[in-house]
Amino acid sequence: MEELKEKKELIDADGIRRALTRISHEIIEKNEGLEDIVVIGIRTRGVPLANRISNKLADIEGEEVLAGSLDITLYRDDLTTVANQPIVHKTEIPFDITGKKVILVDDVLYTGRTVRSALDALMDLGRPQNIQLAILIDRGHRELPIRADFVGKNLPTSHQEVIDVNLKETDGSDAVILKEYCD
Ligand SMILES: O=P(O)(O)OC[C@H]1O[C@H](OP(=O)(O)OP(=O)(O)O)[C@H](O)[C@@H]1O
Ligand SMILES: O=c1cc[nH]c(=O)[nH]1
Repeated sequence: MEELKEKKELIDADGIRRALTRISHEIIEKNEGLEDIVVIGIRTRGVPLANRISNKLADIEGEEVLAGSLDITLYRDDLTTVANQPIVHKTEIPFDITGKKVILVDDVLYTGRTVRSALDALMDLGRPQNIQLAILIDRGHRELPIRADFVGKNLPTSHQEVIDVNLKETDGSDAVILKEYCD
């Protein structure tokens, strides 16, 4: 039977902090400020990352940035195979995204299917001016024509490997761990 084994820690807490700081500066630079910017995280770990980025943006520019969270469960392309009764968490976006520049945030970009679902979910909520994608780790292997606008780190991986992002808010501490399926 295949077992998922930890290989090594690739990024520590300081590395994650620095990557998010750089992404925040890049967001401000690309958008020439924060006008109309809102930040929305994909559950699960995109949400704390979106909150951290919105706080950093606010610290850097001295203005409040709205943040929300998106649950994509009902938009998954494998919904019929995941469970008879999928667990649907809450989408909490207490503002109108129409006309906004949405920074969509997630921890890992792999096939691109989660982001595809998130784009559908967002479009059902309003008509943003644009959507920009911020990802902590891009591990490659895209199955859809999706790319990130802001990337913390590109980590080329094999299909047998798994990238586990641990965050204080969800896992007790910050780290990016490489794991591998072994026989
Ligand atoms: O590009 P993809 O192939 O879609 O993979 C990336 C997604 O996979 C993980 O989520 P997961 O489905 O494990 O849910 P979780 O975040 O709630 O753990 C990760 O957090 C990304 O959202
Ligand atoms: O390696 C992977 C692939 C998808 N999602 C993750 O969180 N890690």
